[in-house]
Amino acid sequence: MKLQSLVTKATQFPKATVAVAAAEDEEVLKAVAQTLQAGFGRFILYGDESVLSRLVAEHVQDVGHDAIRIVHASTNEEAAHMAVKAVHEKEASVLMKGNVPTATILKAVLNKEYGLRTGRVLSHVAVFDVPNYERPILVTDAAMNIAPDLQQKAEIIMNAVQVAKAIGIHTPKVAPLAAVEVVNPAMPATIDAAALSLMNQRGQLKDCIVDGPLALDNAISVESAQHKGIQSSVAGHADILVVPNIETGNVLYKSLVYFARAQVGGIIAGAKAPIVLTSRADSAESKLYSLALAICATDK
Ligand SMILES: CCCC(=O)SCCNC(=O)CCNC(=O)[C@H](O)C(C)(C)COP(=O)(O)OP(=O)(O)OC[C@H]1O[C@@H](n2cnc3c(N)ncnc32)[C@H](O)[C@@H]1OP(=O)(O)O
Repeated sequence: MKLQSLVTKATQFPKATVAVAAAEDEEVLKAVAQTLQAGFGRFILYGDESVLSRLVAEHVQDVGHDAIRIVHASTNEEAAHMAVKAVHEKEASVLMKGNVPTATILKAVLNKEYGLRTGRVLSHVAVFDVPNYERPILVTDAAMNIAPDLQQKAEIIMNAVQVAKAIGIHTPKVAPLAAVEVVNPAMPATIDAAALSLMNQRGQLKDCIVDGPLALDNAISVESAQHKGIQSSVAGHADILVVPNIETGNVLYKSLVYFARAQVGGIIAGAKAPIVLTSRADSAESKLYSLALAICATDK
């Protein structure tokens, strides 16, 4: 499913209320305007009231009276906490990161009193439309878990499988990435990848096919996999790329956006409610796609 088609799909759900933490940002407000136009959301914007009023007047036209509410917050931290609390108290059903550092909003999300924890691992899932590549590619985790251990990687895979299923990929092929496609005890990512594959074979990771370690080229290119003689149902056909750590994921994410001009939508999965989480520098389109993904990903 292409990201643009998620926008159409999102309009088939009841309208969601989105709490945006630190919404004072042009790209965020453009995405708000596009979402209102598409007709699948209404917004509570947290941040500096006077700045927000001006930006809303500039970027959002013909708004219905219940479409946008502005709530003043003096700092990024306050905006993050208020937006998370609004979701916790069910005033909103989706949380969105605005112009605030990722760690600030995630710390609020993990707050024990009013955060959005579920007891599961929370993780970031990004869906990419890469020009000249025939299908969407999911990358996890480029934004939340810094150096996941084996159990965390297993839960990261389960979150990504849920998202894949929600966008129509029913038994996703999962490639735990490493630098090589053989197990090398000096490279811990290869050992985790092999263990995740065995966990899948033994039924510990369901509804997907996991096989690794794979390097990026042989995960996504049939020619590369054939050239190296790799016998694997995932090689060349991966739907989900599981990166070994946040640095690899973040570099892959930004390489796809900046070098390959890919479109992206990204959310945190595994929380009480979906959380739209893109890079602050990402375009309004990618924020719109992330909002649509958040709405569609709640369709279990
Ligand atoms: C992709 C585009 C966007 C970007 O470019 S994002 C840029 C890069 N990303 C970041 O900077 C964020 C990276 N992550 C972090 O900074 C931190 O891991 C994060 C999420 C802020 C949490 O840090 P801290 O607050 O220091 O948390 P901590 O490790 O001390 O743990 C505190 C409690 O929270 C829990 N926790 C942490 N991560 C979790 C997770 N993924 N899922 C579920 N629970 C989680 C942790 O178990 C701990 O719980 P408890 O207090 O022991 O009950």
